[in-house]
Amino acid sequence: MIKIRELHYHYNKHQNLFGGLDLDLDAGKVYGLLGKNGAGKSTLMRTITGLLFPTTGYCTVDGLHPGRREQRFLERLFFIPEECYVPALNIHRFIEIYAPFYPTFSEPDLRSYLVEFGISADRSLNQLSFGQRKKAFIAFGLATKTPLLVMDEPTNGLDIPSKVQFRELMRHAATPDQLVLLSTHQVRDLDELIDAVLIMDDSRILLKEDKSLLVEQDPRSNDLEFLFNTTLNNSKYKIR
Ligand SMILES: Nc1ncnc2c1ncn2[C@@H]1O[C@H](COP(=O)(O)OP(=O)(O)OP(=O)(O)O)[C@@H](O)[C@H]1O
Repeated sequence: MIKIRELHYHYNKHQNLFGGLDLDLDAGKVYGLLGKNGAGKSTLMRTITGLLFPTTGYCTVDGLHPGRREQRFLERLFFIPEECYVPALNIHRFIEIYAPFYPTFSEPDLRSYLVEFGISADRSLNQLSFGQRKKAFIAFGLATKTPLLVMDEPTNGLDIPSKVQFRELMRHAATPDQLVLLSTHQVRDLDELIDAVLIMDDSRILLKEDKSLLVEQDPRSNDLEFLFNTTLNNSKYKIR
């Protein structure tokens, strides 16, 4: 579904990120993108979602170039950034305005996710706390059922019960052919959800592998913190 070839991205003349990255990500999987601060996770996600344009090389999603921001692409993507900037609208009004952009959107599902997170649709989005906004956005994003769902640090700012609810919702809400790409530093929050692991360092992919295969090779890989540290320490893994 996602195809990246020879990708370079320059924020400025001193920052040459990705070094000609090639990467393929398949539909029907939840990818966990792990990396230290500054590894390039957000830049990669912003390239995939069309918020940044490759300096050279390309990225396509189902053959569409995100940077062109065609309707066919935009209705297939929902991006939940780490910090959600929200309009001064209550959630009912937000749904009226934004749901029509997503042909696969399910309002009953959104209402049930909001109930699950304990957020009233009467509330104005800009009067919610950081974590409540995030939950409202996550609920909306899951309800869009877009083929591509990208989340930057989804559990950051969520309280402990909400993290549990998030995992539960993800288990039920993610559709079988959906590609979910999520970045996290809080691997223990998400390790049960992740089907495949992407580990980045210095804007390179050190590891891309299905978790089940990694666990088969070494049961300790079930612990993503262990896998992350091992990968960074010996960088023996190569992208396939
Ligand atoms: N707006 C910018 N201008 C210049 N350099 C930037 C900009 N944004 C990010 N960078 C640089 O690009 C590199 C990758 O940053 P990026 O935000 O993609 O990392 P990250 O893995 O998401 O980090 P974190 O885990 O801290 O969110 C870093 O070296 C960072 O300093």
